[in-house]
Amino acid sequence: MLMSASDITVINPLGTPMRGSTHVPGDKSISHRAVLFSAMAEGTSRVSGVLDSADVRSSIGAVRALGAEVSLEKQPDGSLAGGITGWGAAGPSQPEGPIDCGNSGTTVRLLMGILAPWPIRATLTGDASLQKRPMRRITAPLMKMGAHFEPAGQEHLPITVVGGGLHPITYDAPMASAQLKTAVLLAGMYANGTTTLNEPAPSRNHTELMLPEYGVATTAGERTASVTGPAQPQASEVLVPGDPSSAAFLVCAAVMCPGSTIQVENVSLNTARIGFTRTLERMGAEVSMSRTGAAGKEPYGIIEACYTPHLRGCEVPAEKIAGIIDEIPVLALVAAHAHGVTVFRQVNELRVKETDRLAAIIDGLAKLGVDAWCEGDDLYIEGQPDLAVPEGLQFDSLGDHRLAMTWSLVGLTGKVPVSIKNFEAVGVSYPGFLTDIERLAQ
Ligand SMILES: O=C(O)C1=C[C@@H](OP(=O)(O)O)[C@@H](O)[C@H](O)C1
Ligand SMILES: C=C(OP(=O)(O)O)C(=O)O
Repeated sequence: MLMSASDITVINPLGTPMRGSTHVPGDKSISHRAVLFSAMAEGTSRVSGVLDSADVRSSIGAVRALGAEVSLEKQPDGSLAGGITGWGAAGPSQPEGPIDCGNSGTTVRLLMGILAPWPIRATLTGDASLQKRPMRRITAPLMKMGAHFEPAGQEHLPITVVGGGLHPITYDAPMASAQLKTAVLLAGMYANGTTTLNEPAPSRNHTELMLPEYGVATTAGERTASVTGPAQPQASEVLVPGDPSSAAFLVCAAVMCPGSTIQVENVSLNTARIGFTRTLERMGAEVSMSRTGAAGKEPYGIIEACYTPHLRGCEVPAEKIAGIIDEIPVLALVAAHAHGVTVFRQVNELRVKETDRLAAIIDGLAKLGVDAWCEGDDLYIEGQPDLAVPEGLQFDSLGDHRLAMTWSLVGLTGKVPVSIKNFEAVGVSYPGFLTDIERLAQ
């Protein structure tokens, strides 16, 4: 189904309905945390189900450079499993050179919080995309805690963390960001007293759920989380469930692809992550979930989705956006097939992801002849229930994995092929995406 010429990949229609069950690789957010928290811990943690993707490899490379011993092996299902021996109470070692965080915002932002308490100098950098993403949102609260960065107050990488003794803070975050919340809590573990982070809307809560598994107590409410230091994490055992953000591409494909019914198994059903199923339900799509177990405090189970011929537009309020932040590109494509207008309120955070996803959604939908526009920070999409995809369309992933998968669904679930520039970006979060979706259509 795939032909490549230079950096252009042709994506052909699946041609048959999607049917049956599949798994998706490990959750990216939980995998990063399993690697990073195990690196901070005293002793050897056992981790399994870890996502093998470029972003998680950035976290693995970073903790190795800082003195953790990582011996993870590829498993038959494609995941990584094994031991991670942390630097523990001795702290990270002085890295020999700059730490390259690649394309991964989670890696660099969590590392800033992890490194801030320790007496080392560590320069953090990343690829061209990561060097454009805002970092002051992380360094500002850490500086209030007493951390130092060089150049001080700089927005973009490379930035050098110059660690030192920290004191606790209570911080009202200007945006709902789990990366910001986590960076502050991780630094707070090494400050004497209670550090609290309040957020304007709930963001994903993996840090609050996972730290107690490493013996570090957290208190958490809907929009607040606290940790009391000093608190040294101890080795733990982590099983990473499947990634709902990856599952969302299969689920949305099934909703758009005539005759399809699929089940995605062993997916995290953390309520902070499955907001996209609620958005799809509000569009009239047939999606259901059933819990089958829990990995630590993270519930997992099955998501089932069916083709839905009559979708309708819906409105997603601002406080729900953090819960679907990585799924908005693919939800926007579903909305393009719905009757009526869909509105996503206050989606300005999309402008500072791997690319400006807001601009990319509007440009990509325009190629399909679908009207999408911004009013302030709200995104509007006027759906077309009988959307006919023109022949010969070419999309550009702009190096963004979520955009590569979103635009590939135009070809996969439609009647004509599309070509995608830089499709390989899928390797950032879901390297086996194309194989998995094609297997469901055999
Ligand atoms: O904490 C995390 O694991 C993540 C938080 C979100 O970013 P923000 O914190 O910038 O919203 C999300 O977009 C990213 O994919 C992963
Ligand atoms: C925004 C994302 O990741 P990160 O911020 O870690 O680069 C993403 O995976 O969509």
